[in-house]
Amino acid sequence: MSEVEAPRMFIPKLLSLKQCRELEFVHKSSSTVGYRANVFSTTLSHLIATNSSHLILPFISIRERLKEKLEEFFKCEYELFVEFTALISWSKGASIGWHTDDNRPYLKQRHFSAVCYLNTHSKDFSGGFFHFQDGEPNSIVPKAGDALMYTADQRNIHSVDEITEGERLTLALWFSRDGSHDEDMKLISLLSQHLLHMNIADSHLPLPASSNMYWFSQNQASENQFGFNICWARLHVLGYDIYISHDSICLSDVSELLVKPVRLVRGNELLDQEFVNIMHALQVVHFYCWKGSTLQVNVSNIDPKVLKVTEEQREKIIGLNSVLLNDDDFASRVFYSMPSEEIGCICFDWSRIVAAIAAWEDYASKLTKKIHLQLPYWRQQESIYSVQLDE
Ligand SMILES: O=C(O)CCC(=O)C(=O)O
Ligand SMILES: [Fe+2]
Repeated sequence: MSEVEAPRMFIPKLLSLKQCRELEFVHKSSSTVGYRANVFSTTLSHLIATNSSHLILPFISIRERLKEKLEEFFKCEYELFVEFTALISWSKGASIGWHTDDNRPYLKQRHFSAVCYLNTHSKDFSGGFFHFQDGEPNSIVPKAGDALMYTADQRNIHSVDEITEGERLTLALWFSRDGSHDEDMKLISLLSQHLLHMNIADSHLPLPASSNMYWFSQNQASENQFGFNICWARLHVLGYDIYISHDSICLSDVSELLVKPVRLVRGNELLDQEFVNIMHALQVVHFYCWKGSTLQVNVSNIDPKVLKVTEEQREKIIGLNSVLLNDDDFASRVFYSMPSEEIGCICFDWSRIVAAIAAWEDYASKLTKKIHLQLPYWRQQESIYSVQLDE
């Protein structure tokens, strides 16, 4: 690489708001505990492991675009490999002090970093400014669509202020010149193992990973007594409860609860339609949040089967809540959304949820078909890229 004066680059509006919203949907319906307190992440390998391989497709063109921009700016065309890709959300209390991104022996292969902001300061969260210790730009106020790229070395010591409210969401990528750290090779191998054995018809139904990946406690001790299940909490902060009809559920076994069929509850109403598990319900609910106001359906033709919650069901719901969400306030603080006009205008309606179930199914199965078609090309090229296929 030739010497470039400024070891960093800021690109406003690199991503469209549509791309930001889609990645927000992916994260909020799939995230697991992150690498520090109050941080949550969604990695591509996690998506593959939870039978949601198709959800890596929205990342592909963005990864390519970021790599091109980096290579162009730092004059290292065809030299870089994506080393790691993750959606990362920062909740109230999260921050990171002065550091470089290659500051651990096991991170020395990281040569460049890219951060794309997927939501916006003041609107979605407060706090969370990014700062460089020296040089320009000095501080970045996160705004959905903007991207920041910098070398991972000592020239870019940086920090992020504590988040004081809401949830700050980013897409973070690291790049390496060392091909042995190519993320694509690992992902192609995982995808091959997963997709080749899958029946295409049901290969988009999510399957939760081990329960401790979804267990969040502030001191990260992972003791079930304190903290909450992330999937459950994300539904709860949106105003939903979950009902599991199975008679012989063992309440103390969280891993068993995660794979049981569930029904959605809101207030005193239960939608009489089964989801294969809690992640399926969560994906549909976040799909509804993403597309809710634009779902192209004639809602008046839909007649959702909604039942009144019985006393017995209510007791079960309370019992489940006490296991999976034993500290209600804690969950609400961690996943609190700042009031925004956009969210305010989606008024809840079971018909729209039913419409979202079908629209989600359609979205997921289209992506699944697409990834099955693309994988052979990726295997051949040993690289993940946007394959132009005739529709
Ligand atoms: O999210 C950001 O603005 C930067 C995050 C960061 O510095 C890191 O994850 O190493
Ligand atoms: Fe960093």
